[in-house]
Amino acid sequence: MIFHQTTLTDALLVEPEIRGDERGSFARTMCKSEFEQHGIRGEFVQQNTSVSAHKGTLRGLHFQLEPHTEGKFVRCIRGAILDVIVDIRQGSPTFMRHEGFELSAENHRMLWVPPGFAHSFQTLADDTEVTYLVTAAYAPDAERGLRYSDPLVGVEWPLPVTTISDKDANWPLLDGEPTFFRYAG
Ligand SMILES: Cc1cn([C@H]2C[C@H](O)[C@@H](COP(=O)(O)OP(=O)(O)O[C@H]3O[C@@H](C)C(=O)[C@@H](O)[C@H]3O)O2)c(=O)[nH]c1=O
Repeated sequence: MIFHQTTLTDALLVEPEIRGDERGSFARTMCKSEFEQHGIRGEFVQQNTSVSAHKGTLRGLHFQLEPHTEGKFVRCIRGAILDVIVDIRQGSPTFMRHEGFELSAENHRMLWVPPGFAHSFQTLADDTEVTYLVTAAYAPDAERGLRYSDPLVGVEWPLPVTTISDKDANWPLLDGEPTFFRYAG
């Protein structure tokens, strides 16, 4: 696997090394020892998969409070997404900065979203399937979000939003710097 730094501290874009033969191909899509070498820590305890019917669907921006904070390892296995993450760890060198990554079934890219980031994606094609490993179990009481259109976050989404849950359309707007997480260094 090939690990690329991003503009955000601790977040990594990962490319699989695809080995082709007469049958098709083979690639690792998760490897504990390679992850550890690149600073990806935490045990994956759940795998989630979502299918979005319509291009322009937006999910996020999500995170869970301590002690349920999750790292996420995200892959798009059908269609395409713009995955957008925001570093909301107070004290981080990249606090409140965000970056978007196109992940698709075609480009095979994967994204490590560290704990303490808000995570979201918008689908760029109909019938898009996204699967991701997470390092903490689902804890609905600890679930929080940022509004996708929050001017203090400032994400420019590539498409008009066609479909969004009521929950995501109504996350409270920030009234200052978020204080959910502290960067540990
Ligand atoms: C996240 C989650 C949801 N659910 C349930 C709750 C609800 O009935 C249904 C759909 O949940 P949501 O609307 O929260 O699904 P969704 O908006 O797809 O939530 C996901 O969004 C992306 C961006 C993330 O980063 C994920 O961590 C997760 O928050 O599934 C679980 O049972 N387990 C889970 O781990």
